[in-house]
Formats: sequence, structure tokens, C-alpha cells
Amino acid sequence: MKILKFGGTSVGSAENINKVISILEQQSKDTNIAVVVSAVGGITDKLLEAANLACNKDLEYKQTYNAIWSQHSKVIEGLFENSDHDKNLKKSHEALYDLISEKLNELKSLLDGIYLINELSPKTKDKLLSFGEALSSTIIYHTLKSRQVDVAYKNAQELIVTDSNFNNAIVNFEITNINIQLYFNSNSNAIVLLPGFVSKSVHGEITTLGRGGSDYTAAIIAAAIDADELQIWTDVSGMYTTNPKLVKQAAPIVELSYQEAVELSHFGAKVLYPPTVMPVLKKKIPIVIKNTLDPEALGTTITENTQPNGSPVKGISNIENIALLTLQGNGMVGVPGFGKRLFETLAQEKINIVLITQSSSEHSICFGISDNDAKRAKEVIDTVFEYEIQLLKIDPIIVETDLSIIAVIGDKMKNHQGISGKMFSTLGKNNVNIRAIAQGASERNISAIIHKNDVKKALNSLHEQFFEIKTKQINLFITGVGNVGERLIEQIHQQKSYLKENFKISLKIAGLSNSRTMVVNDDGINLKHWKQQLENGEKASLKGFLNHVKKLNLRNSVFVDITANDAVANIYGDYLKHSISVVACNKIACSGNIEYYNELKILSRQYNAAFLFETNVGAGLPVIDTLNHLVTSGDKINTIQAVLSGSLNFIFNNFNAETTFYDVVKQAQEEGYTEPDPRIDLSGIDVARKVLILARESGHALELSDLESDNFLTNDAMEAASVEDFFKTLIKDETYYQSLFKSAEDKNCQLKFVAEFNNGKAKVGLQEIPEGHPFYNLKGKDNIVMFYTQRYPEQPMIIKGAGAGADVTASGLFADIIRIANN
Ligand SMILES: NC(=O)C1=CN([C@@H]2O[C@H](COP(=O)(O)OP(=O)(O)OC[C@H]3O[C@@H](n4cnc5c(N)ncnc54)[C@H](O)[C@@H]3O)[C@@H](O)[C@H]2O)C=CC1
Ligand SMILES: N[C@@H](CC=O)C(=O)O
Repeated sequence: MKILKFGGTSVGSAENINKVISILEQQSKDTNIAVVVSAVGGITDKLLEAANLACNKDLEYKQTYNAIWSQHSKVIEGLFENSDHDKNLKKSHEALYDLISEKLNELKSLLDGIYLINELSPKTKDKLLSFGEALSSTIIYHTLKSRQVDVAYKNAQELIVTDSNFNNAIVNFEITNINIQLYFNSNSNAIVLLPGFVSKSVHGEITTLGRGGSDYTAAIIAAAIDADELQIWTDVSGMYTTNPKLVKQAAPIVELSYQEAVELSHFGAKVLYPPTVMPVLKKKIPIVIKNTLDPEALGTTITENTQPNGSPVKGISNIENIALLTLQGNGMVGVPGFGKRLFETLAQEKINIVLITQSSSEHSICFGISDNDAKRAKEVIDTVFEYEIQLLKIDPIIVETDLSIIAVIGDKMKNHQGISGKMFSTLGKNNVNIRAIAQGASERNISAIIHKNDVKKALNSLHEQFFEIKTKQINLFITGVGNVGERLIEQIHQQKSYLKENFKISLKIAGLSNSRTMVVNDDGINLKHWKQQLENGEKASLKGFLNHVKKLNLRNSVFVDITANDAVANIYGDYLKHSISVVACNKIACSGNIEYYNELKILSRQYNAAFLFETNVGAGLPVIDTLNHLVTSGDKINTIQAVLSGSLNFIFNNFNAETTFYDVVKQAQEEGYTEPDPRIDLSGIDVARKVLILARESGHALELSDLESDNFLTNDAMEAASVEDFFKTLIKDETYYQSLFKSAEDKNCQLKFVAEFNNGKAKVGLQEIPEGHPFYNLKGKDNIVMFYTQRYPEQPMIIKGAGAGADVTASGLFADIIRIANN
């Protein structure tokens, strides 16, 4: 025989009750079943609300009563919607309606009585609450009957006998078990339907079984008759690996042991309330959690032992609204009795302790309790230890609120080393601060107290670590979606599935901003329509964007700066301080004052957040990465010689007697090689910034003002007030630029804008490069960097290739993002 229990949602509407009936018809084909039902969803709360209103002399109770009426009437109408066409069905419909009216009239009299006497005793409350299950079970029983199902009705009050502890009655198992056995031994109906939650005292008064009462009814019956299985039907497909409202990837757990289920349900998995299923645990009866709305789903089977080859971690749970209290002081060390007094005080105050930890120095005891109890706990503990506090033996108790507990759970964790290591390193990498830790000797549960704002991030990171076969999600927040930014989004869109499949990296763009608007979406921005979404976003603001990113608090968050803006560069520190990595192709931060550059490097280390800017030099070429590898492996950089401007190389490669300087500069701008403001390239500042960054990465504390810069532009060009005016000077001064070309051509040289770093000094300037020099044949928009080092003294290490352009720069940014993902 099997016992099936259906909760409030399962019997909450005619549609769901029809689903319940199909399940019953199906299951009763194989074996007899006992079916325990809860009240229609929401009714128990409404009964209480009506009673409290009545008790407080508030006539609104009549409205609530009417709502209870109409909710049941709606269910009945839905179940008998075709009764007009069938005589028998019509009769059943009317009979049921009369029965329910009778019960509801009784309820009305009770509520009127409460209103009149202005009192709601625990005994009356139980009588009142019992209406919920009585109504739902009557409706379902009569519906089954009207559909010719072989069903018997048994009021659980006639079987389950309790003491007179109203609202939370204690079961007398001796009498109850006999009652149940006698009844089921003499019953042959395929289905027996019973209301859950209700019972009667030995004196015949109505009692109820407290929280999770219907589960308890089902478990008591299952244990009494040694049932083959207890099925709990609810509105989710079992117990989940973690809270599915916070972690989208959470999935139902197929198998759990009783202990694991109890641990998980203690820690927030609401589908099972442990005390209620204790009777079946003793008898080792399997419990199956199933979904009424999706009966084909496997659900969760809970038995004594699970498969030996199952995963060691079964679930991750959390309890919200926790306060952490710390009792500390030198006077506690080596003195017995402090713990006893502390915990006795809490017990007397009926304050439940959720977690305890004590350091081996015995200097402090920490414990977690519900936030609601924190104030009361502080008052009573400080009073009890008033004498010791006055003598400065201990401090007044310290209370920290707004915390949550997260716990990793699994029976087999104790046979695996490294689980707690993985748990804490995952939390640490994601900058989740751990306030307290507890692990029992059973090693079935490792718990940590963290700030409530970190719970979502912590659960997602841990879920990814333990359940998602190493897929790492990277959450990108991109500022600047011009030439380069747009290409990066395209590249990410194109590569997303490939990266996920082949490298287990899941890239999500969770935020986008340009200088006008910004959009942030926890679920990720749809990359097919990102322009529209950004267009319709809220007004852009750097602080606003940062606040969104902080509030979302997603794991592996990366801020990507693809602007040329100094205000954006100045905000990196705020991201790093929140353990949000920064990837920048904007060169301002690394070439601005050295204190800021150093501070960013320190913050990056301190907060375990990457700060990468490979595209600052050579666009997509691996210049900085290579330099870093040389330096970290102990090499010394002696000299760097380089052509670092893609746009200037393009310009001087295409400028000759047949072209004009204006035309080739315009073309470089249109091809996307120049900075947003081309004067930054032509003036040599961009190259100066790049060589400065290389010098700094080589270990030299230089400022931009330390560099020698040989400018080749005319004074008018240098002083032009706008880009437009600048271009006008190029037309005006064409003869001058032609003379530069002519001078080089006459010497059979090529014009190259060269950067040099030597002996701690750096300079940039236009040079006439003779044939045979490695720079002479540098094509198109290429860059070349030659590192002369201690290990490469004669023949330099050379990096060469396209050093400008939106596509290659975007791919350089992409490479930095992947570096973070692979870390
Ligand atoms: N084009 C290239 O070959 C290379 C470019 N870079 C760097 O890439 C950066 C971007 O270059 P492009 O895409 O060509 O420039 P762009 O002018 O096409 O795009 C810049 C974007 O930044 C946005 N922006 C500016 N100020 C902003 C603010 N305060 N908040 C939010 N967004 C803001 C603009 O709205 C625009 O969408 C520059 O720093 C440049 O030095 C680096 C290496 C190579
Ligand atoms: N404008 C730069 C490209 C970005 O760094 C160049 O021309 O090299």
C-alpha cells in the first residue's frame, strides 16, 4: 500500500484537483492507496485572518468569510462544469453544494461566536482551522464518487488521537496505530481519502498537528501500516540542488538519504518539514517527492542509503535572516560554565540556536540565531553576565545582523578530502566574506555565515563549482560601444556557444553603456537586439552603472572599458574594490599619474580582481603579456624599440607625392585605426602613452612628462581647437607634409614614428628609416616591438602584426576576458 499526500497548491483549483484525480486513478491500478489532502491553497491563512478579525471586533471578517466561500464555490463549479448535461452528475453537484454550504454555515456560526465573545482560545482555533481540510477532502471525495471511482472517506480525527495540546498536539501513537491498523485491515476500497492536519484528543476535542500537519498525518498512517512508500505531492519536482529562485541552474535531486534530506530541509528546502516525517524514517519507508503539475518528472526519492557512486555534495542550502552573536573575553579562557549559562539563558527565553562555533583559544563563542530574536537575546545575555561584564572579564555581547547561512550538504563528503577547500576557495575568489564556519563531525554539512547581500552570488558560485561540470560563467559589463565595443559584442555573440561547448566558459553580457544610455540585465542582454535595448535604456551615468553592477553582485563580474574617457578610467578603483575585474583598452589609467597606476595594481592584488589592459599597446598583439612573462621569469628589459602607432604607420605608408596628407589621415580615421580624436595619434601622445606603459610594466616609474617627444605637426595643427579645425590645417600645410616625405624619399628612407626606451629613458618621434632596418618594410597598419633583454641581448624578441583596427582590438579585449575566465 502507498500513502499519497497532496498539498495546498495541488488541491488549490479545479484544474489541479483534476490532475490529482488522474494521478489517483493511475496509482490505484497497481495497489491500494491512502490519500491525505491539505486545505485548498491559501484557505488556512484566510481562516486565521477571519478569526483574528472577528476576535478584534472587526466586521471585515465577513468579507474574508465570503472570500472563503467563493474560493470553494469556484473549485466546485470547475469540477462539475459539465453537470448540466448529465442527470447523475447534476445530482452529485447539488448534493456536494448542499454539504459544503452546511459546513460553511457552521463556520459562519463559529466566526460570529468569536466576534460576539471577543475571544479566540487555542481550542476554538483548532476547531476553526479544521474546516480547511474538512472542506477540501469533502469536495475531492464527492468528485471522485461522482466519477465512479472506488473510494472511501475516513475522517482522520477518528484515527489520530492526541493530547489536548491545542494547535500543536502530541500524538498518542499507541492508540493511533491501533486505530489506523484496524481501519485499514478491514477496508478494501482502492482509495481511502482523509483530511490531513486534523486529529482528536483522548477527550474527543478537535486538535491539530501543527506546522506541516498534513505531511505528518500521511507519515503517521504510512508508519502505522508499514506502507511501501510515502509520496508527497507538491508544486515542484522534488528537492532541488539549491534554491531555484536564486540559482537558475538548480535541478531536482533524484536521490537523497534521509539524513541529507533532513539537512537540506533544515536549511531552507521548504518541501519537507523534518519532524513530520520522523515516523517513516524509523520504519525506513521510502519518501518520494513528486510534482502534481508535472507528474512525469522523476522527483526526489529519499531512502536510508543512496547509490555509493553518487556525488559527494548533494545540495546547497541557505537560511535567511540570521544574526550572529559573539560572547568574548579573556575571563572565559579556561573557565568552565560560560557555555552552560549562555545556552541555558537562550533556552529559557525559547530562542533557537541555528549554528554554534567556538575557537580553540576559548576566547569567544559565536552562535547564529534568527534576526527577530537578536535584540531579546542581547538583553537577556548582557543581564545574565552583568557581573562579569562589570569586572571586564567579558565584553557585552556583540550582535551582527543582516546575515544568512549557506551550507554544502552530502553524506559522502566525509570520504572526500578537499570539499571544504573548494567551498571556501570558491567563496574567497568571489569576494564573499565568511563571518563564521561550522562543520559537524559527521561532515555531512559544512555551514558558513555570510552577509545576506552575498547569498545569491555565493549560491551561484558554489552551484557552478559542485554541480555544473566546470562551466564558468563570466558576467561582463561593457562601457563604450563605438567602433571597438560593437565588434567585441559581435565576436562574443558569435563565439558564445563554441566557448561553452569546448572550453566550458559561459560569457554573459549583463550590462552595456555608452555616453547616453545604459542597460543592465541579470539574465543577460539579448545580443541580437542589444542596440535597441541600449537605446531604450535609462540615462547613462558612471556611478549609476557601478551601483547596478554592485547591486547585482554577480560572480566573476568584469567591467570592460572601451571608451577613451578619463572619467571612466578614474572609476576602475571602485570596481576593483568590489572584486570586480577590469579590462581596459582605454590607455588613460595606465598612462596617467603613476600613483593611480600603482594603486590599481595594488587593489587588483588585494581584492583578487584582475586588471588587464593588453590592448593598450599593439591592439590585439600579445605585447604586454609577453613583457610580463619576461619580467616575472626574471629577465631584465634593456631596450625597447618599436613602431607603436597603427594609424601613423598606415598614414606614412600611404602618403606620397600622388596623395595628400589630409586624405590619408582621413582614411586612417575612417578605417578605425585612429583614436576617437585623431589628434591624439598625430601629435604622438598615443605612442608616448604606449611606450610609457611598456616602461612601467618593465619596472620603471616614469611619468608622461619624463618622455622626450619629437613632434612633427605644424604649430597650427597642434593648436587647432577642434578636430574639424585640425583637418583644415592639414589641407593648408600640405606642402610642409610633402617636404617631410620628399626628404625621406631622397635618402631612400621610409618615414616611421618610432618609440624607444633605453636605460630608463623613453622618447618618441618621426624618423627616416633606411633600407635594411627591421622597421623599413613594416606594412599597412602594422606595429613592431623589439625587446632587447638580458636573455635576448643581440637578437631581440620581436612581436609584429596589425596594431590598430576595431576587429583586432576587440579580439585583444576578448583575449583578456578569456584570461580572466581561465584563471
Ligand atoms: N581603434 C583601435 O585600433 C584601438 C583602440 N583602442 C582604444 O579603444 C578605445 C575605443 O576606441 P573606439 O571604439 O575606436 O572609439 P569610439 O569613439 O568609436 O567609441 C567610444 C565609445 O565610448 C563611449 N563613451 C565615451 N565616453 C563615455 C562615458 N563617459 N560613459 C560611457 N561611454 C562613453 C562613446 O559613447 C562610444 O560609444 C579608445 O580608448 C582607444 O584608444 C585601443 C587599441 C586599438
Ligand atoms: N590609435 C592607435 C590604435 C589604438 O591604440 C593606433 O593608431 O595605433
